[in-house]
Amino acid sequence: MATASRLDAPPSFASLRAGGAALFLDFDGTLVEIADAPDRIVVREGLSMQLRALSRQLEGRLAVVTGRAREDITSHLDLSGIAVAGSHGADIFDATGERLGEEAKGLPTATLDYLREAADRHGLMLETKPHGAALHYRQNPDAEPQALASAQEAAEEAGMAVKFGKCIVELVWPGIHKGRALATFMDAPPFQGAMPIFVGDDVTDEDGFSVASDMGGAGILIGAPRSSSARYRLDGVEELYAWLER
Ligand SMILES: O=P(O)(O)OC[C@H]1O[C@H](O[C@H]2O[C@H](CO)[C@@H](O)[C@H](O)[C@H]2O)[C@H](O)[C@@H](O)[C@@H]1O
Repeated sequence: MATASRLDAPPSFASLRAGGAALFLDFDGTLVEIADAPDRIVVREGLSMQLRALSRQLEGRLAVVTGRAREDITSHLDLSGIAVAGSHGADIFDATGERLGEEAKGLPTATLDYLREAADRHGLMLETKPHGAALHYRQNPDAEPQALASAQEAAEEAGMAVKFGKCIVELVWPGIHKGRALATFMDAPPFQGAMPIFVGDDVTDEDGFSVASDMGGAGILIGAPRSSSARYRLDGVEELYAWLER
């Protein structure tokens, strides 16, 4: 992992595009600012059209790779004609809407019941997804230890893995991560042979940064300096939009 001080500003987007880059964009904390709750985000006006224009500039080599369920992200953005991976890469679709790879399993009923009960008991918000679930503690930060312990216990029981994020802990099936989503896209046209650039803000984006780097590309961390597998950094969401214009 690079240390914070070694994260430089990325080369201009125009130069990366001219060099045949493929762009993988995270959503929360990258394309939209973090909000109090998942449904309170403010999506920039015209973002869907902007993403479609970006995709055209990149000859289709653009994908949104998010921890949100695909059904959730598409309630905020019109992603028709754009490749998307939902649920941290458990649910991958190309730009024509065709599924890539196997459909991941859903959550066992007993696990969901356990998480519901834990959310009620500790004042947490439960977000269910077709391929996992998340406990949010942004509204009740003191309950972080209970959220982590409940998720860990539920995951162990179900044979699932735990992911940590910004005031959130999530259950996913083992092997599901954003780097896997990136590699799946890179395996087929129009991504094949391109230089992958993964842009994200959170710990779950580190897998995307690492795999992008292994495949000859790089990661761009959005936000304050920290230890990261990304090679580059931009200060925040607004700086990302400014970079995309250059
Ligand atoms: O991979 P991402 O697209 O960054 O999604 C990560 C998680 O984002 C959402 O939760 C986060 O954003 C919320 C709205 O800003 C915020 O309230 C919460 O504290 C954050 O953790 C989303 O709800 C999750 O499903 C995603 O996994």
